[in-house]
Amino acid sequence: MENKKLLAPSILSADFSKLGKQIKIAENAGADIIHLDVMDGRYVPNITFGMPIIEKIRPLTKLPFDAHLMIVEPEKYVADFIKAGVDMISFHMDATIHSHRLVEKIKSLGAKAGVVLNPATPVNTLEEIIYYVDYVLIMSVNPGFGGQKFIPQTLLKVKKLKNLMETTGRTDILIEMDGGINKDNINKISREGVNIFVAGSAVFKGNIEENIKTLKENMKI
Ligand SMILES: O=C(CO)[C@H](O)[C@H](O)COP(=O)(O)O
Repeated sequence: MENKKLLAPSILSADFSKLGKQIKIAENAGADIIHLDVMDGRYVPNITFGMPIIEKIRPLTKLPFDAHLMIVEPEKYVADFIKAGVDMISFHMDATIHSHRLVEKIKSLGAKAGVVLNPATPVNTLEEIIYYVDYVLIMSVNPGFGGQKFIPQTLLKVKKLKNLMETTGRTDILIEMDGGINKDNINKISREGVNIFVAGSAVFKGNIEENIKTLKENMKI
């Protein structure tokens, strides 16, 4: 999966008064996935949006929707998110009691399942769940807010995760990274083996088309 490189703009930094229009601009400029940061004010100290917004934007684009659930008890809501049109769902293992059951539930409902590592969560917490997931999201900032600075040490986890993928025979898993990714660091991150690059501020602040063009150019290795 080393060669698969996908840009996933996070609408967290979009102008919500023009959300549909900005998603369309991102799609036409070459975005590969739309990243949805769902926050509940409990797992993280911020609240964003949920199913009603997702349902409204679903018909506006053909791009896959990737929901990063920063919520407690995600098992209560995954079916509703999938019904609203989400194609990929990632959750934090410390936000639920039965991670394996939840991964299986997401997949049985037809979506891809991912788990998320916070900056202080070690890669070895994936040792058992790795056999079941479709992707792993490595947070390169603490979850909760857009526009934060990339934490360089989080990049060391990509190598550790790739080792774990090798030893468990799960080299098909996609590695996603999220937080503080911009035109200046995306190439380095790409070279480490990341497949999906989430970018909020670096896409939606300024000219969306130009930003996407530059990020896509720079993520090539
Ligand atoms: O998950 C997130 C915050 O919890 C955001 O997706 C992430 O921080 C992207 O925003 P930016 O590119 O502005 O850092």
